[in-house]
Amino acid sequence: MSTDLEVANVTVRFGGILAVDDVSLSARAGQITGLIGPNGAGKTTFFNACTGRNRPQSGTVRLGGHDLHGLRTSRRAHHGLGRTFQRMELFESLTVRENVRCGPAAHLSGSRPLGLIHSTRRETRQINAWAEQALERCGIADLANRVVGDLSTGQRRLVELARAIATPFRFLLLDEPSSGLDVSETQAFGAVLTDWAAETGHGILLVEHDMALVSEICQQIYVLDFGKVIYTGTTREALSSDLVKAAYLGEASVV
Ligand SMILES: Nc1ncnc2c1ncn2[C@@H]1O[C@H](COP(=O)(O)OP(=O)(O)OP(=O)(O)O)[C@@H](O)[C@H]1O
Repeated sequence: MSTDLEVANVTVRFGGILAVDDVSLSARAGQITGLIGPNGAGKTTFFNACTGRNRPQSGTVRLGGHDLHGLRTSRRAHHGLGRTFQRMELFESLTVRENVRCGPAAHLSGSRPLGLIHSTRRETRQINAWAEQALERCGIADLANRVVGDLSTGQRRLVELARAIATPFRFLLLDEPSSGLDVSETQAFGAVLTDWAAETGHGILLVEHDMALVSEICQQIYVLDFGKVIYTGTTREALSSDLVKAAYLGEASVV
């Protein structure tokens, strides 16, 4: 079964603030779907509603046909829903390889008591294989033994991505993953995402302010404004829409 992410009629309120207002979204397996919108539009809140970090007042979230309603974040992760955060959450004093291993280690052995302290031999072999594959895919195998605290922002972004794709997720929510990268780093980063989605058949929902990256790698775009979806369409259509320009892009053309 394909692992599309299907979200229907999700609403999240914080007291009097309507942060996400009846949002429905369908993100296909094997594709990269963009979720864009101005600051405060509700993008991160929407991600949190998908992963179970906050509790929507209404709505449903399904991954590959499974209803994730009411499940804790860790259970949603076990169903295959992974995410990264706007602010990188890396272990500064660990090496790149150790950071990357944390993703699959938590996924495989973390649910057992003491599992994170002691993995079985079989688990260790699997964790190592996934970590090495992800390091290669992200082009950072040569940095594997470096301490993360010594790396540049661009390298750290790749470590964060490698940890996410080393974990056997079937769908990734990426929150501004290219923030802090220069143009060539962003291009390389985009190529890793495109290849991962195409080769694994897994999906990505991408929150991103870098419109050059969005227009390069996303097939479909949802535009949020004041918590509401104001536009859905192909990337090309969205970027030429007057409504979207007015809400988000200003008058300047971005492509
Ligand atoms: N925990 C919270 N408590 C109260 N209000 C919140 C909370 N989290 C978010 N909000 C509010 O909800 C709205 C949406 O915020 P959110 O962070 O989801 O937007 P965003 O589109 O991700 O913005 P950005 O692009 O700046 O990250 C904003 O008005 C924000 O102030």
